[in-house]
Amino acid sequence: MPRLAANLTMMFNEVPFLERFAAAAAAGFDAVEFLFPYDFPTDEVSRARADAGVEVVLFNMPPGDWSKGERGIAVFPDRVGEWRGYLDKALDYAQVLAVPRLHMMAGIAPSTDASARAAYRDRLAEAADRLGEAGLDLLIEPLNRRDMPGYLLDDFGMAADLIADLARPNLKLQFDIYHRQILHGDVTRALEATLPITGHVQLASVPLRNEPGTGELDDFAILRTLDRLGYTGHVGLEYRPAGDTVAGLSWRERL
Ligand SMILES: O=C(O)[C@@H](O)C(=O)CO
Ligand SMILES: [Mg+2]
Repeated sequence: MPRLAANLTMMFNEVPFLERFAAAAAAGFDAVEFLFPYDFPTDEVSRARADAGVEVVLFNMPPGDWSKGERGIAVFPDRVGEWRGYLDKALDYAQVLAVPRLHMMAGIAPSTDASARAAYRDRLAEAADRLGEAGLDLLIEPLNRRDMPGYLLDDFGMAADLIADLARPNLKLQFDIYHRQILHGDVTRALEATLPITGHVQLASVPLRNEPGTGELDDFAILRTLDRLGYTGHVGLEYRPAGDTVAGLSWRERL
C-alpha cells in the first residue's frame, strides 16, 4: 500500500493552516503536503511540523499573485528576476522543512506561444539545476483545463517530452490522477508508461475531487496498481472532503 500524505491545503480546513499539521498527525498521518507555506515565516511552519512529528513531502514554488489569477510565472520571459526570487524563497522553506521535492507551476499562456514555451523550458532547466545542487527534485504537473483554464502545461505528453528533452535526472512528473482522468483517461496504462519519470502521485475522486472511492474510478485498484508497479513514494491526498475531514477518512478502512 503506498504511503499516504494529507494535503493540508484541501484537508483539515476546519482549523487554521498551522494547526492542520497536528490535526493530520492526530488522524494517523505521518506525512503531509500543501500548495504554499509562504503566508507564514519558516520558523512557524517548521515548529508546527516538528511539534506534529510529520514529514513534509511536497509544496509548490510561489506562483506569482494567486489572487490576480496567476498560476506560475515561469512562462513570462520578462519576469525572470522575480522568478529567481521565488526560487530562492522556495529553496529556503524547503531546506528548513527538509522537503525533498518542489512543484514549479508553469503559468497561464497558450501552448502555441513559442516565447512562453521557451521561457518555461529555460526556467525548468535552471530550477532543476539549482534544486539538484541542493539534492531536491523538481516536479511538473499537467493540470486539467476545466479547473485551470489557459494553463500552459495541460497535457501529459507535453510533460513527458519536456522531461526527456531537458534530461535532468531530478526533473520529474507529478502524476495527479484526478487531472490525468479529466485530461486523457487511460490512468493505468499511463502509470505503467510514466512511472520511471514520476516523482510524486496525487489522488482524489473524479469529477468532484472528494474522498477516494466516491467517483468514477476504482481508486483502490489504482493504489494496487501503484504497488504492482513498485511505486515507493507517497500518494498525496489532494481532495476536498465532502464534509468533515476526519469523518470522511473512513474510506481508509477499505484499504
Ligand atoms: O493539482 C493541483 O491543483 C495542485 O497539485 C497544484 O499544485 C496546482 O494547483
Ligand atoms: Mg495536484
